[in-house]
Amino acid sequence: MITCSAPAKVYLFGEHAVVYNESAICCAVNMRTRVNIEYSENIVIKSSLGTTGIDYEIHPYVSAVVEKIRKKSPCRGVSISIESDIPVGSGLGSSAAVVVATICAFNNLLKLGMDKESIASFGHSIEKEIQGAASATDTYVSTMGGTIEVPKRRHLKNPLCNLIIGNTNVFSSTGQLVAKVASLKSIYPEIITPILSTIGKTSLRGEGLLENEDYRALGELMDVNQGLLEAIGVGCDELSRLIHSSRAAGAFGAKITGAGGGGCMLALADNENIDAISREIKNAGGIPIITGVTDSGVRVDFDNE
Ligand SMILES: Nc1ncnc2c1ncn2[C@@H]1O[C@H](COP(=O)(O)OP(=O)(O)OP(=O)(O)O)[C@@H](O)[C@H]1O
Ligand SMILES: C[C@@](O)(CCO)CC(=O)[O-]
Ligand SMILES: [Mg+2]
Repeated sequence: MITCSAPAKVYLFGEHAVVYNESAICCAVNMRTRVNIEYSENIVIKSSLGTTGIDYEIHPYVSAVVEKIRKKSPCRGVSISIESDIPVGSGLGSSAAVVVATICAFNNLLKLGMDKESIASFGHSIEKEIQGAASATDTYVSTMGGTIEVPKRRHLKNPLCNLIIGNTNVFSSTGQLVAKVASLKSIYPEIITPILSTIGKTSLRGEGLLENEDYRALGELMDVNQGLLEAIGVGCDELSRLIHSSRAAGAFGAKITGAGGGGCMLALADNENIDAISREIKNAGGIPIITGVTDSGVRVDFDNE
C-alpha cells in the first residue's frame, strides 16, 4: 500500500480574480487529505462521501484522475481510500488536496516519474475539467506548500501572525460560484472586469506588506478585498456574520477564503485576540479553526509496494 497526503489552503487575497489571471496570494495550511492506494481486482473509491467505482456524481475529481491516468498508463484495478481533515466543499481546497494526493499516490504505485511541477499541472487540468474554469492556484499550493503568489508562482514569506478560519458549515460548490462570476462578468463586463482587476491589486500591494510583516495593513486590505468579493456576488449572510464578529473581536482583517457562497472565512490576528475571535465566531454560528501555514506540500507518507 502507498499513502500520500496533501494540504488545504487559504487565500489572503485574490480568489475568483485569479481565474482571470489577476494576482492572488495563497497559503498551504495544516490540514491534510490522505489517499491510500493499492492494487485490486476492480476500481474502488472509498471516502466519507461513499464507496463507488468510477462515479462522476459522488467522486468526480478522483474518478477523473483515475480515468486520465489509466488512459496514459493502463493498469489493473486499484483500491483508493481517502481520509481527510479538510471539510468538503468549504473553500479550503478539499478538491485540490484530494486530486493532488491521488495523483501522487498513482505516481508512486505505477512509478510514473512525475516531478512536483508535473503533479501540479496534471492536478490543474483535472480541476479545469470538473470545475469548468479553474486557476492553477489550489493545486499548485497544495502540491508545493508554503505561501505562493499566482500566476507568477513565486514563493513568499509565510505570515507569522495567527490564521483563524471560521467555517459556516454551509456547503458550496466552487464550480457553481465560478460560473456565477463568469455570468455576471459577461452581462456587465465594464463593471465586473475592473473589480476583478482591483482585487488583483490588493494582492500585489499585499505582497510588500507580507514581506514587511505589516499585518495591520494586510488586514485592512483583506477587508477591502472582502468588499469586492461581496460586489461580485460570492458573499452570504452566514459568512458576513462570522467576518463582522471577527473584526469586532480585534482581527487585523477578515474575508471569505476560497469560492464563498458558504464555506469558510479567514481572519488574521495576533496572539491576544485569538480567544476572543474564536469565541465570537462560535457565537455567530460558526466553527473556529486555528491554523498555521505548512511548508509541506504533497508527500509520500508510506510506501511498501
Ligand atoms: N475527502 C474527499 N473525498 C472525496 N472527494 C472529495 C474529498 N474532498 C473533496 N472532494 C471532492 O471535491 C468536491 C468539493 O470541491 P469544491 O472545489 O467544490 O470545494 P473545495 O475544494 O472544498 O473549496 P474551494 O475550491 O473553494 O477551495 C466534493 O464535492 C468532492 O467531489
Ligand atoms: C474561486 C477560486 O478562485 C478559488 C477556489 O478555491 C477558483 C479557482 O481559482 O479555481
Ligand atoms: Mg475546490
